[in-house]
Amino acid sequence: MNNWYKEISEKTDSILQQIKEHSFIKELMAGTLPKEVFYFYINQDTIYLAEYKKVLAQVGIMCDDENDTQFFLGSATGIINVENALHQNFLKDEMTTNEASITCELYISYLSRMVHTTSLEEGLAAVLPCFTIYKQVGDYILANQSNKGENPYQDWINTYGGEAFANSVNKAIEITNKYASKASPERLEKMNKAFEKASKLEWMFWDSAYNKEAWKI
Ligand SMILES: Cc1ncc(C[n+]2csc(CCO)c2C)c(N)n1
Repeated sequence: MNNWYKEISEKTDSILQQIKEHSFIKELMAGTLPKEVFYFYINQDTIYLAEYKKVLAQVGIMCDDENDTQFFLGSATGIINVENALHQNFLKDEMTTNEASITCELYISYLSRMVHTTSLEEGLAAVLPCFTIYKQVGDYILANQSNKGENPYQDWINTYGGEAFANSVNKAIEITNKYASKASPERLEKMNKAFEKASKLEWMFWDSAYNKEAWKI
């Protein structure tokens, strides 16, 4: 399998399309997303990123090529620098809870289980949608918005659209493809499942913010 990512992104394209059509993304693009919904999202995303950086570090130390290790450890550090700054910018004093929503809990627990108890290839496949979906969504919004000067969420949009982020996403794809090229058909099938599930969890993450998801009890 030489271009595993190309195949799996075609197979899961309907999830990406549903993300682009989600009201959260539509309203983010229009700049009309209610502030409290965006704050809910950023608040949960701060909780998510605190765990995700550990997940990336774990994937990094499992890679046998030191360049790959460096890439994932660098990405984990990048989260601390870039994404935290973005969050501080938007969140100010509005961080209202330290408790993960059901979906946030599910997503970070799933990723943590994948990187700690399955193979490196499955771990790579599970963490990849976080990179690729944000890239696709960032580019989609940049290409289709007509309000660049006045969208209150422009800094968020600019972080995920454009060149700098593209390089990092391409590197993550390249590394995952490299390990996939040596994987057995059974392992590839498990990678496909992991990529698909994490993609669905990306949709659910936005959906849960849009609905300000609360614990049932
Ligand atoms: C739920 C959720 N999924 C993906 C990202 C985007 N993201 C988080 S860390 C990282 C890699 C290094 O920057 C990327 C692309 C997010 N913020 N929140």
